[in-house]
Order: sequence, then structure tokens, then C-alpha cells
Amino acid sequence: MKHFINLNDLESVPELVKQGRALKADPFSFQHLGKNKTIGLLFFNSSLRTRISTQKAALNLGMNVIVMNVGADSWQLEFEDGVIMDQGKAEHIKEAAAVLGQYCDVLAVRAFAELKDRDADYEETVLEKFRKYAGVPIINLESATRHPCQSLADLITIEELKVVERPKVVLTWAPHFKPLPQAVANSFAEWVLKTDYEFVIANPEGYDLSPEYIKNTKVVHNQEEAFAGADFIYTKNWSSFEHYGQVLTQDPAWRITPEKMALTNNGKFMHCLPVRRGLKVADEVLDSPDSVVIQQAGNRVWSVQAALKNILEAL
Ligand SMILES: NCCC[C@H](NC(=O)CCC(=O)O)C(=O)O
Ligand SMILES: NC(=O)OP(=O)(O)O
Repeated sequence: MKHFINLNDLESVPELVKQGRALKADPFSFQHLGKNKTIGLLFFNSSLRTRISTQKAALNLGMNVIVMNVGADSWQLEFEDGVIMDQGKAEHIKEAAAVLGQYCDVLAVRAFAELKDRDADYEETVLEKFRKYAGVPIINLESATRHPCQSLADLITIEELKVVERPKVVLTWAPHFKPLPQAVANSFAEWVLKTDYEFVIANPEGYDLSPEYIKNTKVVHNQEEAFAGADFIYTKNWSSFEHYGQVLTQDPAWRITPEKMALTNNGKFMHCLPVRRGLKVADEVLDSPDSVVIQQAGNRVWSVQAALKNILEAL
């Protein structure tokens, strides 16, 4: 594998899920791969899980790790071509990415959607410019439209916990007061569509995700209908794709409650975290034995370790 930016960079989702599970069972089996190799982790946005799980995975593979909060610790970067740089941004991505590529064998980048210009976000400007100018493999640690490290961990978790061959998986919107990116939801849909799970999306009107990501997935505007008989309830808030970046409703009726979970087939509650208790989900759901959010977060190590292993093997 050359890069881990989107699904086009990999050959087989089930194979990567298998490799993630194998690494969980035997974390240090590929320690020789990363000897004398350095990974640089670049964060344009905050993180808890991604930051620590990626460091842990790299250490498990014997790598050296350098972490930088871009902007806060470095110069502000300019991504536009052909501009006269007479404003706040001191360095262009062309030099910055190329220089970082001199120091690191692999770069991993987090850069969320700005939610202002839909085309700019969906062109994946930041990650694609790193791909173009760094000269080394790039790992996506959540970009404007995707979060593949999360989605791989999510599939590893579902594979570990499923009790039927073809579980019913529901991706449901839940309320939040801030405009959040569509990345986690887009990505989860894209990855689930590479499996043969039964898949349904529930969201209020005006919140349909981009057809490019959800393809022909059944979308319902009635949460209870979607929850009936579900084996996994994957909860996430996202801002509107159609009315780009807007919060159209904060309807508390979309919050995940024990009453709604009771409609499922002993369904497991999933969320990528961080989650706002009380707002998106009732404490009783998050604290119940059917909540698998901690196991899911734990699997972030094996997900990024699987991607990194494949990249190191191809160096
Ligand atoms: N990486 C996990 C999700 C990150 C981000 N959530 C957030 O920004 C939540 C922030 C808050 O609740 O204030 C998102 O939705 O894409
Ligand atoms: N789920 C996830 O990516 O968490 P962080 O934003 O804390 O890294």
C-alpha cells in the first residue's frame, strides 16, 4: 500500500480487517518493519484517540514518532496556488510538505472540513496536497470528508461482536448544537458498503449524506423504523451536506435513549467518540453493557497499525 488516504488506496477491506484482528492478537510481530523509520503526525485539529493510538501503533511496529500541532507549533500554512503571500500564512504547503518528507518516512495528517466551501472540502485539498508534495506515504487521520482509520476500527469491532453472519447495521444522526463534519459518517457508509451487512441510514430531512459516499443505501427519516431489529446502532452527528455546513435542527427526539435501543435486536451502541453525554445519547445507553464505544476506541490501535504495516512493507 502506497498511501492510506481513501478506499482507492487499498486492495481489500476484508483483508485489512483480518490483518487488524491478527495484529490485536500479536501486536509486536512486525516490530522489525519500523526499525530506523520515522513517522510524523501532523494535527491541524484536536484529537485524543487518533493521536495516541497512532503513536502506539507506530511504536508497536518499532518506529520513531514525531508529533506536531500545525499552526500552534509551526507556521500557518498556505494551500492556495498562485497567491501573493502578504497575509497571515508564512509558509506554503509546497515547501512545508516537501521538507517534512525529508525528515519522515511516513506522514500522517489530520485536517477537518472547514464547512464553508463544499467543493473545496470535497476536493480534499489538504490531504491531496500532502500526497502531491511530500514525496512519502500519507495516512489520513480524518480529513475533510473521510476518517478511514476510524472506519477500519469500526469494522474490526463489528466483526468481533457480530452474532449473525449478516448483521443489520444502522447509521443514525443524533443532535448536536455545533456544525460537525460529515467525514465519520461518509467514511463509515463507504466502508460498510464494502461488506455484505444489511445497512440503513436514519437522518432528519435535509441531512442526507453525499450520494457519492452512500450510493443506493436505504435512507429513512424515521429513527424508530430504522432501529427495528438492528444489531448495531452507529450514532453520529453531522451538519447538512445539502445546505452545506448548516445545523438545520437540534431536535432532541433524535437522541439515543434506552426506549429506542429496546427496539433493536439486543443492538450494540457504537460511537467514534468524543460524545456529548445527555445531548446525543442518554447516560443509561452509554453506561449499559451494550455500549461498545471503549472496545471500539481500543481497536483504533489495530486499525492504524494494519495500515501502517502495509505501508512499511511497500517502502
Ligand atoms: N474524530 C472524531 C470526531 C471529530 C469531530 N467531532 C467534533 O469535532 C466534536 C466536537 C464537540 O463535540 O465539540 C467530527 O465530528 O468529525
Ligand atoms: N474518534 C476519533 O477520531 O477521536 P479523536 O478525535 O479524539 O482522535
